[in-house]
This record gives sequence, structure tokens and C-alpha cells, in this order.
Amino acid sequence: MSLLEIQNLSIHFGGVKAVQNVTFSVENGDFIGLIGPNGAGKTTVFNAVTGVIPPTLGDIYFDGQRLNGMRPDRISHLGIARTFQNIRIYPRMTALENVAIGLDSRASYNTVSAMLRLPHVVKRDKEIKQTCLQYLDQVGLIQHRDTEVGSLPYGLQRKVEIARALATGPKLLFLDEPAAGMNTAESLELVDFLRKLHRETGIAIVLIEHHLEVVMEVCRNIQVLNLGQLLASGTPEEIQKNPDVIKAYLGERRKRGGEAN
Ligand SMILES: Nc1ncnc2c1ncn2[C@@H]1O[C@H](COP(=O)(O)OP(=O)(O)OP(=O)(O)O)[C@@H](O)[C@H]1O
Repeated sequence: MSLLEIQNLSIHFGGVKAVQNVTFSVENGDFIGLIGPNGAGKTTVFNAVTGVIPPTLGDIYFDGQRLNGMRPDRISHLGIARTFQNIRIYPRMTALENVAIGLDSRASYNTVSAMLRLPHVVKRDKEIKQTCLQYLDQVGLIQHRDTEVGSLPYGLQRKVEIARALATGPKLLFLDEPAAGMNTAESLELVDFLRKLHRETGIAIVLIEHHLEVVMEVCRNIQVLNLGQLLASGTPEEIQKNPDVIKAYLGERRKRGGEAN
């Protein structure tokens, strides 16, 4: 069985069929791109896998366990982490504190032990701090550990969010539009960063991204959604040549052109 198996997944919101009969899998150590025009259903797939919304039909398996109906925190404990399309950071907290939030929820001691600062609590806090520093270092932010995240450039805020996701020790990492709002130079830097991250951690990554140059550079395999359905899957070379994919994206560009007029 693959690390993640999405089988015949459909998600309906009332009459809106956001995802229709989508099947694909992710192997250990994969780097998969999930692309498609606006409203194709990409984030909805992430939301279903991470337990934010329940599948209407179909099954999701991770590491041999069925995820349908499981709470997001349990899914996170099983080893799936994510970042969000609209960056979710605490701007008035430091980089270190932002990363620690991802781990604090896992601390197994009770409130009384925490208030009394019992030795096992102190020890655990120290371990959490070490882990957070390790991941801040991994994303190149160790020198900003005590900086308020709101004062960091946008690209670095994105990396804080990635460090927080990594600190939960995932086997699978979902990145939802990490290059959103970046200029060309920043997205090229992101390509190098993602390559290095994947090489060093070996974690399987699924990347949603509208900056297709980023996806084509870093992903080994790409799944294309359109109008909730899987339109194509293949290597970056195959996807770039696929007439159905070209048509879907051209349609979107025309639509955007029309909206602009
Ligand atoms: N909670 C919701 N309730 C109702 N409709 C929703 C909900 N979430 C998503 N949708 C609809 O489902 C469809 C797919 O949305 P989704 O956000 O998954 O697309 P996407 O491919 O991630 O788009 P984008 O690239 O613009 O972020 C859209 O038509 C959207 O309006």
C-alpha cells in the first residue's frame, strides 16, 4: 500500500461538486504537484486528507489507516502536516514561539504539572525548544529565532510556517501555495529551498501551486485537477505537453482576461 491513497474521492458542498471521483496516491519520499485552474478542488482535497472536511464519497488511507471521519489532530499525530493558502502565523510572537505552537499541543502533561513546573515538564519544554531550533535551522531561520514574525519579509514568514509543520515530525507534508504573493526572484529561491528541504528530510511532499515554473522544477509527478476532476497525471514533461491541460489553463487565462476587461 502507498503512503497516501486517495480512492474515488468526492466532496460536495450542497449542489457544488468540488471534488469528483478523484484517485491518486503518494509514495514515501515522493514530491507531487497538485495543480489546476482556480476552483479546481485542490485545497478541498487537502482539507479532506487533513480531516477539515469529511469526504462525501470515497476513501482516504494513510500508512494503512483509513482517515475518513478522523479528527484533524489525530491525523496530524499519524504524520500529516500542512501549511495554508492564507498564511497562518502569529505576527506578534517570535519565530521560535510560532514553531513551538505546533508542538505544544502534543505535550502530554496536565495543567497542574505545567503550573508547578515539575521536572518532567521542564525537561519536555527543553526538548520542544531544541526541536524547534533544529527546524528553524533547517529552513535557514535560526538567526531570526527571537524576531517577531510579523516583522519578517513575507517569504520568511512562509518558512516559519513550514518549520512549524516540520516540527510535528510528519511523513507527509502538504504545502498550499507557498509561492503565493512572491515575485519571480523569490519563487526561484523557493525552488532551491524546496529541493534542499526534500533532499535533507526525505519527507513526501504534495505541493499546490499556481506558479507552474516552481512545480515543473521541483515535482517528480504532477496531478492536474479541473472542475473537481482529475484531468491528467504524469511527469512535468508529460503535463506540459498535454493538450487537455493546455486547454484548461488557456481557458482560465481567457476567463481572467475577460474579467479584467
Ligand atoms: N466550504 C465550502 N463551501 C462551499 N463551497 C466550497 C467550500 N470550499 C470550497 N468550495 C467550492 O469548491 C470548489 C473548489 O474549491 P477549492 O478551494 O478546493 O479550489 P482550488 O483548486 O483550491 O482553487 P484556488 O486555486 O482558487 O485556491 C470551488 O467552487 C469553491 O467555491
